[in-house]
Amino acid sequence: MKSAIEVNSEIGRLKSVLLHRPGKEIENITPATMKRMLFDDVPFQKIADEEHDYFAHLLRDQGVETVYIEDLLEDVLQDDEVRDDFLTTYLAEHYYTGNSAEDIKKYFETLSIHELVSTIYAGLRRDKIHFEHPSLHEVSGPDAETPFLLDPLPNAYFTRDPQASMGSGLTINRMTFEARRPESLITEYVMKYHPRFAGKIDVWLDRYNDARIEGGDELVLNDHVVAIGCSQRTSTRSIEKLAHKLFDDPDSHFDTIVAVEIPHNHAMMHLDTVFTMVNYDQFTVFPGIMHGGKMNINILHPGNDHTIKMEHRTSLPATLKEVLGLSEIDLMETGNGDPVAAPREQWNDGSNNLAIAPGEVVTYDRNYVSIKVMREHGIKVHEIFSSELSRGRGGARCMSQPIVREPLDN
Ligand SMILES: NC(=O)NCCC[C@H](N)C(=O)O
Repeated sequence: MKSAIEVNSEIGRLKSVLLHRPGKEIENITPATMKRMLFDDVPFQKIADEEHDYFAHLLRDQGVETVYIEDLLEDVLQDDEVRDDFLTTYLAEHYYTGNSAEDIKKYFETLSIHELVSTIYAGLRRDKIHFEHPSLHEVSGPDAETPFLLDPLPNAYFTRDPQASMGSGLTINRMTFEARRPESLITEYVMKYHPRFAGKIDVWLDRYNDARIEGGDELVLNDHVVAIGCSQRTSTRSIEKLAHKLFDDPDSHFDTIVAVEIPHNHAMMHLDTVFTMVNYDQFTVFPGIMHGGKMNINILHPGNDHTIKMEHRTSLPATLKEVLGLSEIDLMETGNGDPVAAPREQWNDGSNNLAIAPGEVVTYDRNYVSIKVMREHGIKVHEIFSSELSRGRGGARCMSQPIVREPLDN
């Protein structure tokens, strides 16, 4: 039987994608909580929604099915038992158990399922809940600077990160920062209980382990090669765990993992903020990660008796040619490699392109230097508006989780 997830490249024609339309959560950030919420500014929701709708519309115009994860969550939370189980876990992960969890649940039961899902994204304010037997934790909330008992999920429109589609399955990710952890709980419940996915996908990694990994670091280069960033958000331990799973599981056809070390900082938090594949042999890259050919790259292959063989490399272009069997590749530099335009456009996700077909991408309009370079190299570029969406430090690839891509010709 065909899987409900089929993603065997970064560039095969996109057929179906998971999105999340930014809700109230992106305005439930204050200067005091911004850093913890992983934002650099407070977006204006009205414009962010218009920009996001334009993005989604453009995808639909290109024949892509846009599936909103919040709608899938609403579907699965209709079931009383699933809803109770989800809320118990969600609250326990915020350290609300026993009476305090019951008090919050009591409030949740007064909401429609639609309102409940909006509240899970937007966050729950303290003044909504009356605790019968208040404890210190309950009256304190996640941090003294916020009026929320349950934090908002402002990063949820970056649907790329809480999970990553790979072949016939996905990794459901343990996120690095608490601000993003509930996002992959939502994925878990959708994948486990929604009829579209339940029992029809492979789960390569779940979120209940000590290994941190995020989808922005997971790039499916072709049907047997995956590139993974060793980054602020993805640990080497998780890459090894994933390698064992992909190399051992008979449902997986992946036999090569390219682990690429990148700087560990907020501007470059994932591999896809500095590197994306946009055609069979074309890539965009932020020149700042190349270190004059002295990078730290390791290629992992299956060894004997369930072991892993590892080979060290230092050049990104040479490694890409080797693992993809190409004689030439075209690396297009963000901001044309200019010392001002390159870091400026990288900051605004000029390297973060979403391929919707080989040689055809969606990207933020503000990165006009990078766009010009791509067009000069024959890439078809669809521009989307980016005044507010870009404030969250993610671009078109970050805002989309492919579920189905057409297989490539070769
Ligand atoms: N794949 C990506 O690079 N996603 C962007 C995530 C941005 C978000 N503010 C975060 O720090 O997690």
